[in-house]
Amino acid sequence: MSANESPAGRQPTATYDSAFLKACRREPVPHTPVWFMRQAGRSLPEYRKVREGVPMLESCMRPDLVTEITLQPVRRHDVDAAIYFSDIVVPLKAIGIDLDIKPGVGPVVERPIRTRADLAQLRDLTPDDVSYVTEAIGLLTAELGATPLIGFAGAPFTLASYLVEGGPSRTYENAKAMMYGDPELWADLLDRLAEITAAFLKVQIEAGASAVQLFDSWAGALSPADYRRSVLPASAKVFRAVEGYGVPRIHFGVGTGELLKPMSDAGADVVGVDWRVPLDEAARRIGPGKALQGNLDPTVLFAGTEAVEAKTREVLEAAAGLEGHVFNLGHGVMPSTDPDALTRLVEYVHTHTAR
Ligand SMILES: Cc1c2[nH]c(c1CCC(=O)O)Cc1[nH]c(c(CCC(=O)O)c1C)Cc1[nH]c(c(CCC(=O)O)c1C)Cc1[nH]c(c(C)c1CCC(=O)O)C2
Repeated sequence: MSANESPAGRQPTATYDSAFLKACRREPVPHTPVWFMRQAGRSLPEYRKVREGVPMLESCMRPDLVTEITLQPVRRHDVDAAIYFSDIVVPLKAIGIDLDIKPGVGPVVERPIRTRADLAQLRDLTPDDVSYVTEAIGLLTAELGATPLIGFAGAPFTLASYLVEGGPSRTYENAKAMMYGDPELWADLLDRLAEITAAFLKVQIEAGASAVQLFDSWAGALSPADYRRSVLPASAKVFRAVEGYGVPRIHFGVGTGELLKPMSDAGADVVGVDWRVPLDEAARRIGPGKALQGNLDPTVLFAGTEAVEAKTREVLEAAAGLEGHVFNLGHGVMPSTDPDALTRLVEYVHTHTAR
């Protein structure tokens, strides 16, 4: 079977008439669909309760917890899609990379990848490595009914930024030193990560995810030329690998105003936009044939209902002429966000876009 073919016999498990999937496919929708990046997480008291005493990575490997945490924001906010509760470093942990997610810090890698010999740490990912993902998605799709489940993975560049730096970074100096100084090693690293990422997304789709999002959160650190030369080929490989399933593919990054066109060219069906570029301008940069996702500044949620509604109207007005629009924040929900503000925002978007 070629990488582009979906396996014979797999039946789509989600209903294909949800507003979210329709918007991704640029079809008419009953209302603009809404979900939030990081909708499952610390903004919810019920999340903090079930996570008590359970380390982040352990929670990602327990199907009962994953199912409960994924469903929490769906129950509470009436969002149009669930996002599978996990983290971008889970597939790396699953192939044996020594890493942890440190509270308030993020992913920390014990032995950073800096040399060709270090590449040996990156073996192929098989479905057995992440059997808890298959199990959790089975539980979830049964509970979710018609609500689509979004699977996700970190893009090769963003994963490489953690693996080469050894942890979060503002400058990515080690990753960029490899990218500029040893382009062959860099290309091989990103290609390995593309294969691991593609395998991880396939597991999620085959288990029942009805869309996937590739998070290249930190790609905004790159110039368009460097992105095209050193990153796009690996991300394009990931998108090609899952093309044959026919599920919408979303591509998102932060600070990527200058990269919207190349990130779209990597093969996404839907391009995620942060709050720095209005959606109509983003559409001009990208050109026809793509749906857009975004892009309310997540900090607006601290400003009170009137400000949230005014800024939401701005987003909806900029989105009015788009071929397809999935409402979201421009980046993840911040942990101190009032969850009621999110619930009100979903209702506001639904009622003000009802057709
Ligand atoms: C860069 C990145 C990471 N992880 C992720 C990204 C890309 C998305 C983005 O740009 O925000 C992706 C991610 N991580 C998590 C999700 C959950 C699904 C959802 O969106 O609801 C998703 C989609 C859970 C999580 N991942 C993490 C948490 C917080 C840890 C906790 O709740 O104990 C959650 C809910 C940890 C994590 N993991 C990472 C960071 C930077 C952090 C935050 C560290 C901190 O502030 O404590 C790496």
